[in-house]
Order: sequence, then structure tokens, then C-alpha cells
Amino acid sequence: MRTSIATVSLSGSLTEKLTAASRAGFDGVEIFENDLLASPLRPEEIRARCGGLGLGIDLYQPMRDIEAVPEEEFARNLRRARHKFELMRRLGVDTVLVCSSVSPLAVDDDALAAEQLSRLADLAQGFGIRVAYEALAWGRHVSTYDHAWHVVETADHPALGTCLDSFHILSRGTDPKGIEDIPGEKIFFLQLADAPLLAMDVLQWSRHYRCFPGQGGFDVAGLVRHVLRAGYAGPLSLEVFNDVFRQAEAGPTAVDAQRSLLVLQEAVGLADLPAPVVPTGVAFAELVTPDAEPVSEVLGALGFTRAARHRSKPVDLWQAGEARVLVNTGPAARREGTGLAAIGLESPDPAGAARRAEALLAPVLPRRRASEDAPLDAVAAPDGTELFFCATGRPQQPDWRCDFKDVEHAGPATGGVRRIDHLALVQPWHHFDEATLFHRSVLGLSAQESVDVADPYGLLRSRAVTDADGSVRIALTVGAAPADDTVHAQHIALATDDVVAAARRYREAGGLLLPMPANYYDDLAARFEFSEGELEAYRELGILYDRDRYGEFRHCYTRTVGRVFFELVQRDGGYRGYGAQNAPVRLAAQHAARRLTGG
Ligand SMILES: O=C(O)c1ccc(O)c(O)c1
Ligand SMILES: [Mg+2]
Repeated sequence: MRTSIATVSLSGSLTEKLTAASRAGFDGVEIFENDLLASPLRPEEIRARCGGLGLGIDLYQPMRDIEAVPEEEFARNLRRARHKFELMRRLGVDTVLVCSSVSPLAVDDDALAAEQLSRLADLAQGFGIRVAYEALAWGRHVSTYDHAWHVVETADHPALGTCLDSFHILSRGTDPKGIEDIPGEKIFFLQLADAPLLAMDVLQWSRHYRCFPGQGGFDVAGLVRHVLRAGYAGPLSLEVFNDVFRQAEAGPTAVDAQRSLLVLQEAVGLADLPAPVVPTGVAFAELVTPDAEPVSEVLGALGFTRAARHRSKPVDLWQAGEARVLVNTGPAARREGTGLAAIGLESPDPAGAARRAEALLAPVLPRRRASEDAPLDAVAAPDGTELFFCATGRPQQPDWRCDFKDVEHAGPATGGVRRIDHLALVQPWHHFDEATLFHRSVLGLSAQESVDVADPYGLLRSRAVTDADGSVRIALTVGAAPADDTVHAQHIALATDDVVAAARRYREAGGLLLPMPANYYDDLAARFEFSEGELEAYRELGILYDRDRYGEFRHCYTRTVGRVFFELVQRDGGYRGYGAQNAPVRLAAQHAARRLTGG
């Protein structure tokens, strides 16, 4: 189906918006009046610009406060409309959106509304224009889609139809099933937006918090199914008012928008994308660093051994149990200090996973390995993290480790680390919703509830994406403000069966654990009963404790190197979380440690 996006959904000048929409593959745009008013381009130039970019102008919007008003007011409205229809002729657009009146002059009289909209449609028809009447959720007298349709049906004019907007319908909790009773050809336009489920004034909710389908809590796909069953054949158009997207770069936002429509079309059976290939584990995490020494020290103390070295690149493979960490000091590595640059995802079908990612507009990365290297399909996540789809130790698949040769005399791992439990990635502030949708749709992971975590100097939002059995867990976090991107560190959490023993060994090997305040342990003593000596061990080592419906969680932290630190975790009895309850204490401890070391 044709895809379209309202210019209000993107940041920048009208030309920047149009360029971004075109590059992201949209077929058309809705021109929002304010974008036109603010543009130095004449309507004919806008039309030509759109044409050159391969974009149709599918809708001009909005016209407000037209209907159910006293006659002399309506005469003024018709005069205004005539001006707009002349403008639309110059733009080459044949559908105008009229939203239900919020004017104090409007009266609660459906017959009058129908009669006046019919006269407006008469005027429009002379210009070859169609009028699409939309119920705003906060409309003064018409605020539901079925009411708007009733008015349109009463008017019974060929140039008058309705515009459905998923936000207005779903925010009011109206049952969208009744959409199927509207003849498809009378649905002149369909606007799509999702939103997080918030208890707030609906106008504020709409103007500030809309997001792309799949990023909020509405069943947008369910609504679209009803609209398709009604016989609608027009564009799927995104209309998203969002404070964050207004500030983000238009290019990535438009790609995020197009991805959300692809996923939506897949969900309703309109698009046939390569099936998701859900990763089954974390094959490796790759750190880039200008200086391997500090990272090696921490890894060594955690019981990792340097197991292998890349045949042609300055990359070491450190291993403990099934946990693998690549340390890359190569010139190609980003020189932003030490950080987590790539994740190897164990994939049952690496090529299939890459095909899906590509179909969902993930940037495919050039193979950065030498020609003799194992094929590694990689894409970039929205935060720039490189995701490799790979196979480890499977006879039918090329093994990514054949790029590496074993280092002799590598001793056995000793620290009790079994595997990578999870990875925590700090997301660019403007692209948090995009990141969640990306990981869900591209990787086929499921998103857990979003949690807020207090930081001494702000608030973090964190949302985990996981596979069904927790073999792959990625915690996506974002700060409260754009500048927080650089303050918070990524981390690699390592699973162990006995965190007390692992923490002791790490400390005895010279590792530094992040100390936790005594008050925290006093509180733990009040909340839980521990066995003899247990709490004392936690206090001594800086181990944090949490419990959920399913099990228990014990965890502690290494010092931070550059932008990354490690966590040792012991997950028992099916505990599902990440110790969010303890995160404020950990963040405060990290701030304190940074002040002490100045780093
Ligand atoms: O917030 C508004 O005013 C507004 C305008 C036009 C629309 O299509 C809409 O859904 C909302
Ligand atoms: Mg709308």
C-alpha cells in the first residue's frame, strides 16, 4: 500500500522534511499548513520539489472550526476555504482534512454540521477537491469516529468523506470494530499514530506523546485490519506529534517511521518480509580501546584468558566459560576511548537474519574482516552498535572464530564466569523509541516494561529486550536529557553460579569492586531475612540483592574503564529482571567513585 507521512512528524524546514521522507522511501506526504506558511518556496515550487523527489502530496491539512456555526460565521469559513482550495490547486493536492470544530461558536447540531459540510464539499468539488472530515478526540461536539461518520453519512455528498486517525480513536478507548460499517470509499484518508498509555489530558497526550506504530501501547495493527476490511485502499499515513522527534534529525526519524510502517504492514498481511530469525545467544561482545592494558587487567581478574588472536587484526579474543569478549585496538576501531562497539549474536540463520535486518532498513555494514575471514553479516543498530549475526561451533555453518588462531599456553578460565547474562546499551536520547522497535522488529526480541531509575543527577529510563528463554538480554537505557548520552556507561553482565565466590576471586586477583554504602545493607536487612554471614559477605564485597516473583538476583560491579564496566550476576530460580531496584544505589556509587578517581 501507498505510504505517506505528515510533515509535522519530522524536524527541520519543509525541504529537509521532504528530502528525509523521500530518502526513507515514502510515496507521499501530508503537508501541514504551518510547514507551508513558514516555507520560502512558492506552492508551485513545493509541488515541483515533491515531484522531483518522487513524493505525491496526499493531503493538505488541517482546516479547523468550519462546521455547525451561525450562518455569517460559516460564510467567512467558506471564504477562507476558497483561498485554501486555490492554494491546493497550485500545490496539486486533491484532499483536504477538516477536523471537527473546537470553536465556542459551534453548536451541537448534527443536521447543521452536515448541511454546512455539504456546502463546503460543493465548493471543493468545483476545484476537484475532496474533503475528509476527522473527529478530534477533543472536538467540541464531534469527538468520535462514528459520530464524524454519522455527520458525513447525513451530508451524503460525493466530495465529502471521513478521515480516520488511530490516535483519536484508540486514545478514547472507542471500539474500532464499527469502522467496518463505513463503506471503504467513504474513508478518504487514514492517519496512523501510536502512543504510550498515559493517564493525561487527551489534547496534551496527542500533541506531545504520539509515536510511530509499534512504539506505544495501542493496537494500531488491529485498527488497520478493521479499516482494510471496510475496503479502504488509500495511503497508510503517519501523523505523529512528538516533542522528541521534533528535535531529532529528520533523516533517521523518517527511516524509523518507514520501518514502523513495514512492520505494521507485515502484521496485517500487506507485506511479505523475510521472517525474523531470533538470536539464540550472545557469541561475543567487542570492546574497542586505544589501550588494551586496563581492559585486559579487568578481564584477567574476572578469570578470562586471552584465548586467541585475530589472524590479521589487532583483536584479542578473551574467554571465560561461554563468555567471549573481543578487545580491538585496531586503527579502524572508533577512537572515542574504551567502549562497547559490537555484539555477536548467535544466529540459527545468519544470512536470513541479515536479510530481515536489511528489509527493515538497518544499515548493512561492509565486511570489515579480511577476505580469508569467515563470512559475518553485520548491521548497525540505531545507537551505532554493530550487530554481527554469527555461528559458534556449528558444523554446517562457517565459524566466526576461524578468523582467530589459538594463543598457546592459554590456561583454563578460573573465575566462575559462565556466559554473558546481558548487555546494557546507552541509547542516543532522540532515538530511544526507535531502538526498542528496532530490536523487536529486526531481531525478533520481545520488549519488557519500561522502568524509571533514579540517578543522583537525573533519571534513566530502561527497557530490556529479550528472547523467550533469556538467552539474549539487552537492556536499552536512556538518560533524561540529550547530554546524558555521554555520562552513562555501557556494561557487560557476566553470569556466574556463585557471585560471592566470583567476587572474592576477582578481588584476590587484584580487581576493584564498586563499594556500596552501609545504608543500603541496613535496608536489605530490614526487607529480607538472610542466612548467617550472608549479608556480611554482601556488605564486604559490594554485592546487591533483589528478588522477584520468580527468583533471586545477586550482583556486583567492577570499576569503569572508559565508557564500559562489567557486572557479575547470579540469577536464581528464574528471576527476570536486572536489579532495577538497586540501580539508583549503583549509579550513586559510580558517581562517587568517579569523583574520587577523577575519571
Ligand atoms: O492536534 C491537532 O490540532 C490536530 C490537527 C490535525 C489532525 O489530523 C490531528 O489529528 C490533530
Ligand atoms: Mg489526525
